[in-house]
Amino acid sequence: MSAPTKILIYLLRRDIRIADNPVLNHLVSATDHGFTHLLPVYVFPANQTELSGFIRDGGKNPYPEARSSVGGYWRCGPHRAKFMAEAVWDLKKSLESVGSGLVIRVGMVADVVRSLVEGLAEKHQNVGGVWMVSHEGTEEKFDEQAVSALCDGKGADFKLWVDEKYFIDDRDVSIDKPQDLPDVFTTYRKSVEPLREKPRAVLPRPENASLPPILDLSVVPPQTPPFSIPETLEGLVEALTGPVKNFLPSVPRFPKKAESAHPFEGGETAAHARLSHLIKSEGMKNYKDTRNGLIGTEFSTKLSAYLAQGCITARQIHHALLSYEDGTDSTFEQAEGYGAGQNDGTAAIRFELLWRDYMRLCHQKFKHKLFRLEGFKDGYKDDEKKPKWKSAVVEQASPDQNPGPGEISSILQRFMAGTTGMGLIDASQREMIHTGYTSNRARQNVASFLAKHLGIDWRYGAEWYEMLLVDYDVSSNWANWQYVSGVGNDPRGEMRIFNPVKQAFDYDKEGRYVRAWVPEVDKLEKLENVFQAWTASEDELRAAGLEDNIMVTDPVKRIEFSVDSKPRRGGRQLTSPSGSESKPFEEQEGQDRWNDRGAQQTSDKSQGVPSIPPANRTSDPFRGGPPRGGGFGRGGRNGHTSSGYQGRHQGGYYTGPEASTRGIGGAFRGRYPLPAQERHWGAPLQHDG
Ligand SMILES: Cc1cc2nc3c(=O)[nH]c(=O)nc-3n(C[C@H](O)[C@H](O)[C@H](O)COP(=O)(O)OP(=O)(O)OC[C@H]3O[C@@H](n4cnc5c(N)ncnc54)[C@H](O)[C@@H]3O)c2cc1C
Repeated sequence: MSAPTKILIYLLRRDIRIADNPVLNHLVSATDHGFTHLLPVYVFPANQTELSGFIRDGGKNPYPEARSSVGGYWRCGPHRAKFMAEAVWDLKKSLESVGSGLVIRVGMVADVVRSLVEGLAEKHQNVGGVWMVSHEGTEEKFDEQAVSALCDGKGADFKLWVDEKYFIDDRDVSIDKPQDLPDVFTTYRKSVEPLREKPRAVLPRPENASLPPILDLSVVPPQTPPFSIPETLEGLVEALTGPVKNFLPSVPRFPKKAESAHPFEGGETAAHARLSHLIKSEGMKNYKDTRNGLIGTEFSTKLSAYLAQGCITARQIHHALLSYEDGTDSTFEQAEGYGAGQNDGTAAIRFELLWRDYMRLCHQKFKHKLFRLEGFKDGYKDDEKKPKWKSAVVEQASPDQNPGPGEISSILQRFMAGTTGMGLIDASQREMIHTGYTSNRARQNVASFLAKHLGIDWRYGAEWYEMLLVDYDVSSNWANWQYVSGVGNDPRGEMRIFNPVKQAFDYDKEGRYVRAWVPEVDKLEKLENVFQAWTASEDELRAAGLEDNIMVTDPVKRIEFSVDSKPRRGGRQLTSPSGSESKPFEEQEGQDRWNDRGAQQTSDKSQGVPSIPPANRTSDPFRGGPPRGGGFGRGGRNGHTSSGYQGRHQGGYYTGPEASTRGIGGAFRGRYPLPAQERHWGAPLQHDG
């Protein structure tokens, strides 16, 4: 009879790497862990990734569709799904290269663990422990509790490891508990400087055959039906992306002049190749000067998606920078600044990585409040000041909401599809549709536009980003949306508004970015017209074939903007829903959050005119008219039967049928049980990491 097994299941989540991995490192270095075998498992979770593409032979999906709570969008769109498939496949190859392996499964995490533990027991294989790395996402916490309870019932040890993919390790931060986190980033930053001295050492990659042996995969229970796991990367990509590809009624063609700023593959291998390239090409050294760019692969690091999935850790980035700064890695010796210590670029990268840490610490501090419409704030002293967000859902809209939910639904469709008529916003939204990426500069403008110019429930935007971003990360996404929407940790809150026209003049100086992603406006000569097509003369519009384009005939927002001190007044004034002419809407320049970076401030300057927070607007930016229908199809909970796109798109952008299956404001909340403390404000929102 063979010796009894004591198997360790290591559930990987957002730690998709083998180097600098505390769990694997412990298994290599500890002599007393007592496990006879290791079974690394990665689960594509049913609540965060749509699993219908894994179903074979007409089976029925036992899980609800993986859709968001407010807008009913897919939780994980095609870009991140592909990136994750590549990352997981790379992990599998890496584990195999050191004599181990990876089992890929789909389902709710605890369901998968149960099926493995029980199936192995039937084959007289004993699971002695289940380990995973902790994560602050509400859903991840729920998974941790469910797996822990399951282990209790099965007599297996459960262990949660510290998530070590951050810049400063949780055990070394300047605060004792999350509640002590300062509400202003600068205060926190000062408490942990100098940043270059803070990160812990990285952990080595396991050597070949140094891990406990992998369990004979023939005894591992197969994937529970009706799902089956593809045997190739291509199959995995197709299973994950197939069901979520058509997230718009008609996904537009990739514009001829545009190119992806994020053509990168997922995975630990690709992450390190990118890091090495950034140092060798001096991208890191020049980072401070280029990070506000909009076009191409080189304007910022593009390491965010790797960091989000844990393909690379922040401290690995820091240590690679150290080896370049200290001149200890000859592969970097050709790069300018080699051996010359920290420079402006490398210091700025560390600064950004600390922002990422801070957003996560905010998540630890504020927990479910990250997903609340009113944000981190606990109650407003003066009810008058409480922003009245506009909603596409009848039940959530205030009775006097103007425009009504139907019109907001229409505006949301155009915001998401990039046909608002505001060039910078439309370019960014279309870039994200096509590539899963858009720059930080563009993200700030997009979020500010939705929340502060349009006054629409910012969570629609956050969920849209969740679906489309290749680098979606629960803390970074939701905390940044709150920050820009004025309900998070921005000390200037509602007062900071980005003027997307001025921002376009400042950061898209020749209009290349907007022209590339919004090809309809390419023929317009003047930049002011490219950035807001409605400002062009009738002759210019006719020559460009734009006279009937909805971005011209019905822009969702018009911003008066002066070029060379000459006020630009549109032929069309804003018209309130009642039909009265509105006053020009004064904008305060959107200084970005880096204003509170002390010595590292950027040169953004306020135009010094007062902003108008959503609640206090006197001039409504929307045009009137009856509701034009609901969301992408069903209209969700907004009481409308949608006819999809009803605007005119003669600009040639949308050509396909006007139908889809889901509505903005769809009722997809409350699908999975939550820990009691998370059931907080009526219908809880559940979000992942
Ligand atoms: C509305 C909005 C939503 C966002 N959603 C996400 C998200 O889901 N995931 C995400 O990783 N970032 C998010 N960001 C932050 C930032 O835009 C991206 O991290 C950055 O654009 C990614 O590109 P990069 O890797 O080239 O960044 P770089 O400029 O090269 O920065 C280096 C790294 O620092 C971190 N970082 C930089 N800026 C921020 C920031 N503001 N907050 C947190 N971390 C930061 C990222 O990990 C990034 O990879 C969001 C920002 C806004 C305004």
